[in-house]
Formats: sequence, C-alpha cells, structure tokens
Amino acid sequence: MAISIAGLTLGYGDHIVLAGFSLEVRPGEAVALRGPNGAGKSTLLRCVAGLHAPREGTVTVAGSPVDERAVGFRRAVVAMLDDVAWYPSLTVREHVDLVQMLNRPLADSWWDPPDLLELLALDTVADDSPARLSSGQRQRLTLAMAFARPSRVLLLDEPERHLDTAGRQIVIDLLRIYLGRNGAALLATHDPDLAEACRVVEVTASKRARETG
Ligand SMILES: Nc1ncnc2c1ncn2[C@@H]1O[C@H](COP(=O)(O)OP(=O)(O)OP(=O)(O)O)[C@@H](O)[C@H]1O
Repeated sequence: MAISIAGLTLGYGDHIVLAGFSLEVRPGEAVALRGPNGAGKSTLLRCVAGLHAPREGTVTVAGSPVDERAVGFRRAVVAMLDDVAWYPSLTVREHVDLVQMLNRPLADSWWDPPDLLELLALDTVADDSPARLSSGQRQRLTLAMAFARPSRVLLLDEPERHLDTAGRQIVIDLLRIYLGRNGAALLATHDPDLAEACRVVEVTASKRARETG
C-alpha cells in the first residue's frame, strides 16, 4: 500500500478536527479529499507529510511510518502544501533544474525539465525570475517542481489554486502520467473535474469521513 491511515484523530488544542479516520491508497491510485472549508483536508495532508502529529492512529507511507526527517521518507514523498519560497537569484528554469539535480538518480522515463516547462506553458518565461510571474504561472512552477522530483507518493493541497481552465486540465494530465508510473496521490481539491479523475473521499465538517466511490 502506498498510504495506510488507520484510526487517525487530529486536532489543534481542544479542537478535534478529524476522529477515527482511515484510508488506504494503492500505488497507481489518486484519492481526492473533498469537503467544505475547514473540514480538515489540509490538516490531514500535513499529517501524512509528517508536519502535524496525530493525537491517535497510525500513518504509513511507502511502507514506513511517517518521518519527515528520514531520508527514505523525503525521497519517496513529494508534498505541495504551502506556498513555496523562491530563490531570488534563480530563474524559473533553474528552479526546476535544481530540484532534479538534488534528486538524482532519475528513472529514464521521468520528466525532463524542458518537457515539464513546455507542458506547463512556462517555456516562454523560463529565463525570468519567479518574482515576475503571475500567481497562476507561479502555481504552474510549483507544480513543475513537484513533478520534476522523482517520488512514489504525491501530496497536493488544492493544486488547482490560481489556475485557468487549461492549467487545471494540465494538472489532470500530469496526474494521469504520474499514476501510470505507479505513483500514488492524495490531494485536497474543490475542482470537480480534478476530483472526477480520482477516487473521492468526503471529509465532512461533522468530523467524520465517508467514502463515496
Ligand atoms: N494552525 C492551526 N491552529 C489552529 N487551528 C487550525 C490551524 N490550522 C487549521 N485549523 C483549524 O482546523 C480546521 C481544519 O482546517 P483545515 O485547514 O485542515 O481545513 P480544510 O478542509 O483544508 O479547509 P479549506 O477547504 O478551507 O482549505 C479548521 O477549523 C481550522 O480553523
């Protein structure tokens, strides 16, 4: 199993956000967490990424307990959760190149940075600084960096943020290719088309989760 979550309870202070949540995600599968604002989707993703400690329950990712400090965990998992910090002296192209340089060796079939830049329509701004990009272009760059890194598990929090219709379709296309490479994805989304490309799990404000198929 790529992700196994069993009996998970999450909260902040005396506020319990999720209680007794369980979920399994297989390699080659994408699960979309869907639910209203404040239901706990981001908190759940942060927990699976090792950034939020559970009150109760277990989470294993790629066969090992979640440990953000472990090299094996960081190599297996790519998390696109919060806003990314940019290197002011590097161009768009250099950001994507850097991600790949730091994550060698790469499988032959993995994306090349120029292909990713073209797919995400960033080739025309490849020599610009991220500071000069629009918010949608910056989101595309964040996606390029997430997919440039070889991984077995992808965690995405609202990857559709700031994207136009074409950009949202590109997320679906990239995700399909990633699943075809036996990657697994867990994502939070408010985009119906993206959710349709995934198995949907409802995260309800009543603090219980229910699978809808
Ligand atoms: N750092 C924090 N400290 C305290 N409470 C928090 C914190 N982050 C989130 N919460 C609370 O936890 C609950 C779940 O928030 P979370 O961000 O996980 O929801 P979400 O489902 O991702 O919402 P959205 O669809 O708006 O992104 C909310 O009630 C929120 O107020």
